Amino acid sequence: MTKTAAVLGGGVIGGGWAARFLLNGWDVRVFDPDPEAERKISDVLANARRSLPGLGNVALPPEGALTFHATIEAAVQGVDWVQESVPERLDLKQKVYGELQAHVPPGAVIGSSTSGYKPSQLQDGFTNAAQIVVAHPFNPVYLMPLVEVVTTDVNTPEVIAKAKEIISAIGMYSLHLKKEIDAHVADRLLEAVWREALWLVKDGIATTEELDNAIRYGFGIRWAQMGLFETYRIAGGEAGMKHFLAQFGPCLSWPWTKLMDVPEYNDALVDLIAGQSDAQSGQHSIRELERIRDDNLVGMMRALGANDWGAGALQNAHDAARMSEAGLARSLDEVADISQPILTQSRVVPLDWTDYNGHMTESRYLDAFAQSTDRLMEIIGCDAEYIASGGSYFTAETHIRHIDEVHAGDPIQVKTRVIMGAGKKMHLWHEMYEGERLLATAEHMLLHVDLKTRRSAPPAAQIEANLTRIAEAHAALPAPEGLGRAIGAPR
Ligand SMILES: NC(=O)C1=CN([C@@H]2O[C@H](COP(=O)(O)OP(=O)(O)OC[C@H]3O[C@@H](n4cnc5c(N)ncnc54)[C@H](O)[C@@H]3O)[C@@H](O)[C@H]2O)C=CC1
Ligand SMILES: C[N+](C)(C)CC(=O)CC(=O)[O-]
Repeated sequence: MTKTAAVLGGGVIGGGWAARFLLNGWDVRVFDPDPEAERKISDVLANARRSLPGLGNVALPPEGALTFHATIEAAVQGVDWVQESVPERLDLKQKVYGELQAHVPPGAVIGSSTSGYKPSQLQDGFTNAAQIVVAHPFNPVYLMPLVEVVTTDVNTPEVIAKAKEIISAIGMYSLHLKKEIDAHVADRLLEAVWREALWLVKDGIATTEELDNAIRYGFGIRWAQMGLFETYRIAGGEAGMKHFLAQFGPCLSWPWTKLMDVPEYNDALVDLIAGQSDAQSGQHSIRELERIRDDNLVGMMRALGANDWGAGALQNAHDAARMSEAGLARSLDEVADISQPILTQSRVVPLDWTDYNGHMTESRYLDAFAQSTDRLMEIIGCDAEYIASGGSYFTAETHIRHIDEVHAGDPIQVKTRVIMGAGKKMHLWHEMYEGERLLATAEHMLLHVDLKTRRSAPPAAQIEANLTRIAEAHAALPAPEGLGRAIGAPR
């Protein structure tokens, strides 16, 4: 059954939550008194539709329905989750919680996006305090996976468990803090860097652009994949963290930071920082910057996914959890109809798969077909465990035909036939579609190998039996058009 979220406050963050829920198949009901709210959310949603569906390798469910409501009471009718994202003012947030308590369904989780307030400040005095948690996201919410979940003793284990379950179901990562604290964890780290950066600009040590370069050419890339402690552990050399601390511990008492002080917040500071920021990035509109940011985030997270690491590993787990709903089998028992070509891929073309011609680039066709081959291998039992035991398939020959164009954001499916599967040989035929439109075909000959000798060898009996079963079932289908074709002279 479709789940429903209410989003109260549809600005930068509320719009991002709305998009995250909608694109993960939830219906979303918005309350925001701003007459521009609908337009603003549709802009955020357009960015999200462009970037999120292609982040993973498995199609997301059909998008949910977005509706706008004139009151909080109407917006929260029948919802499973309420996400409050009104401006960061305690009096305003408390006014919203006051109104909520009469109308919110008793089983719903109420998450606050607050960057700084503690959950006890939001729960104080409300009858439904047990339902209120901090669920602090990062911008853009539709791409960034982190949600800091902050709770108090007032929250029931059921509410906390439900909050984590839902956050995971929409592809995000819950970081559940042990204790409540002003500004949670991540914003404290950001605040430290931000304060130091303001000093460095104010004192004329570096410009905003130079500081951004220090991050993006240096520690920022490291942080995206290993964070702080794992990175510094390596920096300690073979002796690890102990040596790192021994070497850099003394500087903790040196004046390496001005964090204990705050630059005075005044017009001169604002003009200095905003002026340098305009000079650095003013040639791009905010919408352009959002798209550049989203392209980069998708590319980086997909690269991490290839290493099954960090935010990429989280996305891989989300993909794995979605496979059966997307119609993708992981074993022969899960294949719905063995007499027909098997669905081996259902996904959206990611942003980083396109080229200067504005369509999916040729190498990505092989990438997609190779992933379909991997799926077929898993279906016949040649899975990670079997490969670790020393057997696998190597591709010996490939022929791809590019039949029609496809673009970033388009949904594609690959259906796979086993033309022949006997002994060491596996002969596959993949067809890639967007809906009914045939985009490409790929023919592969693979050989089973012994990974120790690196030479061809017969597969395990069960693998051969599974492969033969599919090959025999597919033999009843008419031969695919183009099977066995080599590159011919243009007609
Ligand atoms: N902007 C950021 O980088 C981040 C902000 N947050 C938090 O998210 C919350 C919202 O921040 P933003 O989205 O940046 O602010 P925003 O100013 O972009 O959006 C706030 C929205 O709330 C609406 N609003 C005002 N009063 C309302 C009411 N009584 N009921 C319903 N809607 C109302 C406004 O019309 C506006 O659309 C804050 O608590 C903030 O700390 C969290 C993570 C990052
Ligand atoms: C600046 N900020 C405190 C609102 C930032 C956040 O809360 C998280 C983010 O997205 O950086």
